[in-house]
Order: sequence, then structure tokens, then C-alpha cells
Amino acid sequence: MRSTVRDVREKAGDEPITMLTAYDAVTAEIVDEQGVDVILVGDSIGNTKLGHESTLPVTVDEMASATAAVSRATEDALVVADMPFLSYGHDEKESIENAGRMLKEAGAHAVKLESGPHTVELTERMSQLGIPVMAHLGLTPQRVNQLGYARQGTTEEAAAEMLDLAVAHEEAGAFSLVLEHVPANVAREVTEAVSMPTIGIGAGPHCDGQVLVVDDAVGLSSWTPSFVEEFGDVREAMADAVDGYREAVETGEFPAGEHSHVEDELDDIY
Ligand SMILES: Nc1nc(=O)c2c([nH]1)NC[C@@H]1CN(c3ccc(C(=O)N[C@@H](CCC(=O)O)C(=O)O)cc3)CN21
Ligand SMILES: CC(C)C(=O)C(=O)O
Ligand SMILES: [Mg+2]
Repeated sequence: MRSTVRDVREKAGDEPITMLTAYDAVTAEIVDEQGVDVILVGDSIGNTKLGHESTLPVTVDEMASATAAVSRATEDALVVADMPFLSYGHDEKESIENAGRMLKEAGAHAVKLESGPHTVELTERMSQLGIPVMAHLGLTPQRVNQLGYARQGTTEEAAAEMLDLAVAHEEAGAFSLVLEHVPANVAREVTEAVSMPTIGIGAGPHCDGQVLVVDDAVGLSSWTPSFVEEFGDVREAMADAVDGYREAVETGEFPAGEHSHVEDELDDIY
């Protein structure tokens, strides 16, 4: 049965919540079939699929297209669309229209916003309108030009600010919170301070759930952050298959008789 935002919220403290990204239908189908609770259509599509060096160039149209593909292929998981850089936060009307597209056009069940003091009111407005919001604190890669990709919440002051923002977003109506690249003890403190589930990436074992970029988790990425564990080697499996194909064509082994068809009736003509 389809997961709902409420299921995700109620699961906190029970079994860990599992979340992976997906950006296309076949990957979403595999992730969904393996029982992962939440599929995030991440703006990490910029790095993983579109060949960009950061998530900043990703557009609302690109996110809507990927989210629609994922939604069409997903039966059980909750589908969350990541809102790309500058598609929210500067103008309330535009933010809500962009987020609304993910639900109305692309079949997402919720959106994720990289959070800060400027997203508290927006989170409240979206929640009131029926757009469930997943918040995101710690390393927020859309701020790469200010933060780099360094671990966040590493000073007493920064950790206290993260805690305050987590509480403020919960009060504003966020249903869940991603904590990225923060010390495990800070993530534990935040997890204890809020009742919404926290989902960690590089944030230690005390969160209510975990998320990874699917390409990193299956071993498809050529580079991964230090907090990643590769649970497979899809890149090598795919390279072997591509190499096998190239060699079979070059040596004339492919296509063989079983891959082709001779039309007998045309035999005396051709
Ligand atoms: N494939 C992929 N996986 C991800 O997890 C991911 C993306 N892409 N793109 C968007 C962001 C960027 N992320 C990153 C990127 C780099 C580090 C990293 O290497 N951090 C260094 C410190 C770098 C610094 O200090 O500036 C580290 O050692 O932790 C962490 C998260 C996580 N996200
Ligand atoms: C890593 C997750 C949390 C994300 O925001 C993304 O994949 O874009
Ligand atoms: Mg993202």
C-alpha cells in the first residue's frame, strides 16, 4: 500500500525510515520494489545525471520531468520532489506555484526545501495549502558558494542555531527533516528535540532514517562523499556489459542467427 506523509511521520522511533534518490522510471521501479519507504527526486540529478558540477543549474522543468517519471513507476513509496535552487524562497507566489507543479503535474506527494530562517514562513504557508514539506538542515548544497561541502553544525553556536531552526520548521508544519553532513551527536540532539522524523545523510546512526544518493549506494558514481557506503558495483557491471557488446559487434559474434530473421518468401528474390 502507498506510504503517506502520515506513515512516515508515525514511523519515527520504530524501524528506521529508508530513503533513496531516483531520477528515472527504471531506478524508481527497482527502489520501490525493494521496499524503500521514500523516494527523493533529488536536485543531485544535476551531478548524477546532467553532468553539472553542482546542483545550482537544475531547473524546475528538469525536476518536474524527472519527478513525473519516478511517480509513474512508483507504487508504494512516498515520492518527494526536491525544489531546485532559486525556485523557492525569494517570492512566495512563485515558490508555491513551483512546488504546486510537483504535486499537480508530476505526481509528487511532498516537496523538500533546503531550509534556513527564510523558509519558516514558506513552510507554514505550503503546509497550510496542502503541500507537505520536508525540511533540510546542515550541509545545504545549494549554498555551496558560501559553505563549500564542509560538515555543518560543528560549533556550539552553529549546533544551537540548527536546533532552533529544526524546532521552528516543525512548528511551521514540516513533516520530516533531512540532516546532511552534521556531527552524529548534534544529529542525535536535533532528533530528540523534534517529534518529526529526522533522516540523516552523513549524520550518524541516531536519526530516525537514512538517505543516500542511489548512484552512490549502488556503486555507479565515479566519485562519492566520504560518508557513502557502496552496496554494489553497478559501474563495473555496466562497463563489463558495454565492453562485451562492443567486442561482440567488432568480432562479428553479434548479431547471431537467433537475433535475426530471414524472410523465406523473399529468398528467391533477394
Ligand atoms: N553523487 C552525489 N552524492 C551526494 O551525496 C551529493 C551529490 N552528489 N550532490 C549534491 C550534494 C553534494 N554533497 C557532498 C559533496 C561533497 C562532500 C564532501 O566531500 N565533503 C568533504 C569536505 C569538503 C569541504 O570541506 O569542502 C568531506 O570530507 O566531508 C559532501 C557532500 C552531497 N550531495
Ligand atoms: C542527498 C539528498 C538529501 C538531496 O538533497 C539530493 O539528493 O539532492
Ligand atoms: Mg538536494
